[in-house]
Amino acid sequence: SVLAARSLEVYGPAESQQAVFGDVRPLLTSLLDGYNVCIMAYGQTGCGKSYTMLGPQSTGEPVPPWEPHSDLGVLPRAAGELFRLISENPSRSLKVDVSIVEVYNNDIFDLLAKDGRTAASGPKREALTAQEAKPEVCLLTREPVHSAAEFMALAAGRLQLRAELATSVHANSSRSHLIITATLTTAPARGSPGKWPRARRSASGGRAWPGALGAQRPAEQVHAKLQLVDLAGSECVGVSGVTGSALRETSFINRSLAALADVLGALAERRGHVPYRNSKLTHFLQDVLGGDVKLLVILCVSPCRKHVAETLRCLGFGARARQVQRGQARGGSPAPRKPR
Ligand SMILES: Nc1ncnc2c1ncn2[C@@H]1O[C@H](COP(=O)(O)OP(=O)(O)OP(=O)(O)O)[C@@H](O)[C@H]1O
Repeated sequence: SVLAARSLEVYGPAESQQAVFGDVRPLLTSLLDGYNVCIMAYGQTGCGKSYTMLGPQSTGEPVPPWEPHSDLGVLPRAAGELFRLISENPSRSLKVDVSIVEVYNNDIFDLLAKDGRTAASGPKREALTAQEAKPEVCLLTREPVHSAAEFMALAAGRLQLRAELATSVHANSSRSHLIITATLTTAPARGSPGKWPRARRSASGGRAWPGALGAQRPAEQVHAKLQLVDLAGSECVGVSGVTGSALRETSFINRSLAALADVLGALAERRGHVPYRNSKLTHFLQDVLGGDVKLLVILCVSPCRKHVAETLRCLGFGARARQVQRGQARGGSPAPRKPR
C-alpha cells in the first residue's frame, strides 16, 4: 500500500531549498520508524528536478546545508538528517548501504559497478523484485556508508556518469532516470541462516548482493529503504528539437513516464492488475511502490506560457499520485511489510 502524502505545498521560484526540505524532513523520521520512503521529482525537462533533488551542478565549494542560503538539494540534506537521526539512537545499530542506478533507454545500469565509464557502456542489470530475485541473475552493488559525507562523496563521484545531452530547452538535460537507494539494515538475528554467506566484490570494489532493490542481504534484516528518484524530464519533441538517437531516448523517457503514471493510476483505482512490468522503471520501483511506502512527489513546472501543455500534463501526474491512498495494493505486488 502506498501511504501518499495528501497535503499539497506550492513553492515559487524564489523559495529556498531549505524550505522545500522542510516537507521532506518528517519522512526521514518515518524511515527510522521503519517505513519505506520514496521521494521523486517529476516534470518537464529543464524545470529544476535535478536542482531540487541534488543541488546545482556547480564546481565551487558547496554552501553547507545549515546555512539559510545553501542551495544543496534533497539528497545531501536527507543524507545529513539520516545520519543525525541514526546518531541519536546508536543502540539500534542501523547500518546504511547505498545503491545508485540509472534507467536509460529502458535498461538498468548500476552506476556503482562502473569504473569511470559513461552510461550505457557499463553492466546492465535486470529489474527483479524481492520475490523473484535469483543470485545468478542480478548483482546490484551496495556500498556501505558510515556518514553523510561518505554518502555524498560516493554519490558525487558516480553521478558524473549519468547520461546527459544538450537540447534546445536544457543544456544539461538528464537522459535517464536516477534512483538512489539507501537501505537501512539492522544487525543479524542470532543464529539466522545465511542463504548467500559471502558477499561478492563488484568491479568497483563494493559489495554486490544478489537481487534488486528488494533482495535482502542474508543474515541481516532490512529495516527500511529510502529511495530518491530524479526522473528524466518529460519532453515535447517539437519544443526540445531532438533528432536521431536523442529522439529515441526521448521516446523511451516519455514511454516510461507514461508507464509510471499508469502504475499510479492503477494503484489509485485499486485495480486488480498493476502494470509494473510495462517498463523497467516501474518494474524496478515495484518493490517500493508495491509495498508500504510513504511517497512524496515533487512536481517541477515552468511558469512560461509556451510550456503550458507540459505543465498541465505534469499537474495531471501529480493529481494521479495524490489519489493513491493508504490501503492495500492488489495484484502483482509483493506482500506488504508491516510498518513498525
Ligand atoms: N530553484 C532554482 N534556483 C536556481 N536555479 C535553478 C532552480 N531550479 C533550476 N535551476 C537551474 O535551471 C537549470 C535546469 O535545472 P535542472 O537541471 O534541475 O532541470 P531538470 O528538470 O533536472 O532537467 P532535465 O529533466 O532536462 O534533466 C539548471 O541550470 C539549474 O541550476
